[in-house]
Amino acid sequence: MGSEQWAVEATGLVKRYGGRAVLDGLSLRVPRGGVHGLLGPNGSGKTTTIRILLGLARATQGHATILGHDVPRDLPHVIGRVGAIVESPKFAPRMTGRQNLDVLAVSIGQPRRRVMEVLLEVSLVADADRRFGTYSLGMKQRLAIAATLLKSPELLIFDEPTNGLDPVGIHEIRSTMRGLADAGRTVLVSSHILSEVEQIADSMSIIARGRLVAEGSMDDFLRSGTPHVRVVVDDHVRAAEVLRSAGWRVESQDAGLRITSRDGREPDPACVARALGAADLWPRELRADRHSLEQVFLELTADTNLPGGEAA
Ligand SMILES: Nc1ncnc2c1ncn2[C@@H]1O[C@H](COP(=O)(O)OP(=O)(O)OP(=O)(O)O)[C@@H](O)[C@H]1O
Repeated sequence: MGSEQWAVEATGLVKRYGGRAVLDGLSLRVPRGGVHGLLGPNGSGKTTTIRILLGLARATQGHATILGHDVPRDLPHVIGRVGAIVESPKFAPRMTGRQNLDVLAVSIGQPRRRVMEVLLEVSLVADADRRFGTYSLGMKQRLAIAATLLKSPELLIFDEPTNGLDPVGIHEIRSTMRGLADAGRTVLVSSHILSEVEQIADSMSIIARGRLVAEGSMDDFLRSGTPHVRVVVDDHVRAAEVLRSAGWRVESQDAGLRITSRDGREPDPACVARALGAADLWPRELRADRHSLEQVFLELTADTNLPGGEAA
């Protein structure tokens, strides 16, 4: 049995299809509780990883545990504590949302009273007696989430659950996932869209080309950017001279200047403004900024888009 500290722990996962490694030594650690984003560009191996964790595919090499149990060896002991959506689940379009879940509850030996409880958790009670076929895509996906909750799982694994949804549907799924985590469950959600993960995740693993390239809490990721001040003035050449002689590091950036301090600390925008004003250089734009998370993500995953960049 593996460590109970992590909801999911994988080390050195390799998955080869033919001669090609789609997972190339991937490691993954999902803390217990909260939402953990598995973020990576299309084709980086997110679905393959999730399929391995759920016993739907077998790793060529490596080791994984779910809630402290080896997979696939001990999956039968733990799968009852896990709910997952990997492919779109099938529901009967002519039956209501509630009837679909009733059938499912009976088939997996859960009491029918669970149906209303899970409909409540995904805010579908008001629409419980409408036919599934009339549901919006967001509602269909929330019913799928409700179905995974029937067994009261501790760990939920959702593979790109907002794919194909409109902004309203995306918002519904996001708040549903947040609510599940706030109620004490662990949610592992994959996405290729940074903003999706950024808005709900407490921690995140970034993967590219079948490998982990970064992991940590969302706060750590957000803090990881380099703090700088961006300035736009009419005379960039003189402004750069003035600011350099005042001790800052200055680079040109997007029709402006990017100012960082030499000791890595956040430059004070008021001091920058004062130095420029004293030299009669009045900024048209001045703002404190950080490297955005998007830049960090693009840099970490950049080489995945190179021609011939696929792992051999
Ligand atoms: N059964 C299979 N046989 C051969 N190649 C496969 C198979 N399943 C996945 N692949 C390949 O493995 C790579 C990783 O696929 P995977 O679906 O895991 O990526 P992903 O990160 O989930 O991508 P997406 O965001 O597009 O869903 C892709 O290049 C895919 O074509």
